[in-house]
Amino acid sequence: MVLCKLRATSPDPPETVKRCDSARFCGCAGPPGAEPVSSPRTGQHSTEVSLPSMETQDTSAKDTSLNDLRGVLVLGPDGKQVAASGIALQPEIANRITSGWQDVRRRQRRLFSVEAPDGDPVVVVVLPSSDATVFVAMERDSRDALFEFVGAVDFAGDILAHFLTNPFEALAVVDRDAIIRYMSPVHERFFGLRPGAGVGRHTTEVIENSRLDRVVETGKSEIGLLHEMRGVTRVVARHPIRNSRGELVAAIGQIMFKGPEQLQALSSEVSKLKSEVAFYRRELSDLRNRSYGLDQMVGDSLAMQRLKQQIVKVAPLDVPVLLTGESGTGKELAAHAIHKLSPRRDGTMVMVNAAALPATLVESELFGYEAGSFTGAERKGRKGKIEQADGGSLFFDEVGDTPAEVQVKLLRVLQDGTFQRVGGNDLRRSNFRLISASNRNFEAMIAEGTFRLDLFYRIGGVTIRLPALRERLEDIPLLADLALKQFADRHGQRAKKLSDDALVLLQSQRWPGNVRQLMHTVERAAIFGEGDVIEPSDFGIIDAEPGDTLATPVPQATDSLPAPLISGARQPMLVSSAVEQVEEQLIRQAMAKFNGNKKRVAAELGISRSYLYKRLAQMGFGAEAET
Ligand SMILES: Nc1ncnc2c1ncn2[C@@H]1O[C@H](COP(=O)(O)OP(=O)(O)OP(=O)(O)O)[C@@H](O)[C@H]1O
Repeated sequence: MVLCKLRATSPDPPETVKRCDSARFCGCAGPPGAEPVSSPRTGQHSTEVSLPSMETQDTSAKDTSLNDLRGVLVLGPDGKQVAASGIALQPEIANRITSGWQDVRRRQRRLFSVEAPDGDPVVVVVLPSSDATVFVAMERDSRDALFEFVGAVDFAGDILAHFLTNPFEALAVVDRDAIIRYMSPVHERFFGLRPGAGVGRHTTEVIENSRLDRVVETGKSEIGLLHEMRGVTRVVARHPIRNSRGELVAAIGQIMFKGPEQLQALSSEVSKLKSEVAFYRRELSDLRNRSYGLDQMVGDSLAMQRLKQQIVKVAPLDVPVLLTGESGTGKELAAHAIHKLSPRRDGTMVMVNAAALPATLVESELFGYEAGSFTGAERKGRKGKIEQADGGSLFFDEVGDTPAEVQVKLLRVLQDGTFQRVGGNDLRRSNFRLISASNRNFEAMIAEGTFRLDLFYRIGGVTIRLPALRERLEDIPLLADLALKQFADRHGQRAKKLSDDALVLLQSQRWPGNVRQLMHTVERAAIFGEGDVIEPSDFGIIDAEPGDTLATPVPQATDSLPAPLISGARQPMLVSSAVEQVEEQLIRQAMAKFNGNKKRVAAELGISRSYLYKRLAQMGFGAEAET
């Protein structure tokens, strides 16, 4: 870019607009022999202006085309046009610039746009001085952000001025030769320079440790680098600037942050926010787990503690789990906990109950079916549970009730993950984790040939047995409280309490239906009991016929425990002593069975060892060494 100097001394009437014919004329309309002028920013020589170079209209074809797009208009102090070049020679454009200026000068604007006769915007830069006002006009030749910006934003000049003078983002501009063309005032002050004193000098002479010369050479941005200047460190960004033809024409350097400390503060703020996000993520995941995680499994007896430990260990491993245990012991609850504590927790847990389905439907329910494979089938076919569980877990309840022909297919999908829909030939895949449950005796079924041994091995990668409620009677208070609370929540009532006698009564039962039966029994008492505290009589024991007890014991082949003495009792006041007797009887039997090994006795009876010691002392057993 060549700087051209012009002086407008004798304003002529508009009709005698002069053309510049200087050999190196910039395209301005000043008369030949114009005197040098200074920058309007410094304002030191009021009559001087610096203009972008433009050639006269009668030079090369290239220059002519430039003059079709640019021009200069000079107005005298009286507002009359005294000189023009390029597009400003067109009276219509010159008039529009003149009247546009009347409007924007009130608002002290230096930049505005007018419309050319062809409809394109013409951006006008105003260079005022005391005895002339010079307008540099540029018509856009293509879609250009600057033209769009100036055309659309009538305070564009203010925004550009802000960028150029913003004290927080000191700016330096160099040209292709790394010569400084602009420095923002704050930058000049920082280097102790008079306004404009750095302009025209090589960047490395003016700006300590400058790398703008490198950027203009390499064309590569440098962002967020530290820059030492005059004993302080700043974080800076340097960018190469290209023209519309992609040629490197300049580079700008800008302060991003006052110093690394500011960046450091920002980065610690980001780290703080990141750790907060991580915290809330964990909380969310805990909340999700809680909705079906271990917290739902009430009980802190030894047996429950052991069960929870097993679940926590097994859950993260992608192995099939078989949950065994009597009905109502919480197998489904345990399956949910395993899923929620596994890496598949964000996938779904699909449930299927082989015993609840007619044998004819088990296969299609599990594997799905293709369109029109049987009467009543959905037209488009349907995904089976195995397909639905892809990416998640499949809870296969009552797996022991799986029909023989389905067992073969189940075995295959467990072996290689492939299966076919009913009525289809395509081999499909599903990646699921199997959690199955059953209260059946697999040993017997395998011996009878009703359950495949190979399938048993596949489903039972890990087998977890859920303890019967009678093995953990000390959990009954917590479970009963839970039942009362759930009942109260469901019905919007205040939760009732159980009296001590009522608790003792509950703990004396055998609960063949386990937790489910206990929960129902407690709920029933909450419904029929009159007061806020549930008493033994609220369970209906007194009026019950013999055999119609609170929790009828179920004879079991492996279970040699005697039926509780209070079964069918008609004397509620004797309950507590009856419980004591039963307890002593059980403890004696277990002590005999395990040769006095208290650890095993406590485990067998589902009571803590400290409680066992206490009871043994009351029963007159000597303080024997712990076995
Ligand atoms: N440890 C426990 N804490 C709280 N509620 C429990 C617990 N164990 C079981 N329950 C409750 O008892 C009822 C039966 O539990 P679940 O259905 O999980 O048992 P299950 O062993 O799968 O029974 P089934 O073999 O009959 O299907 C449910 O209402 C369940 O919420």
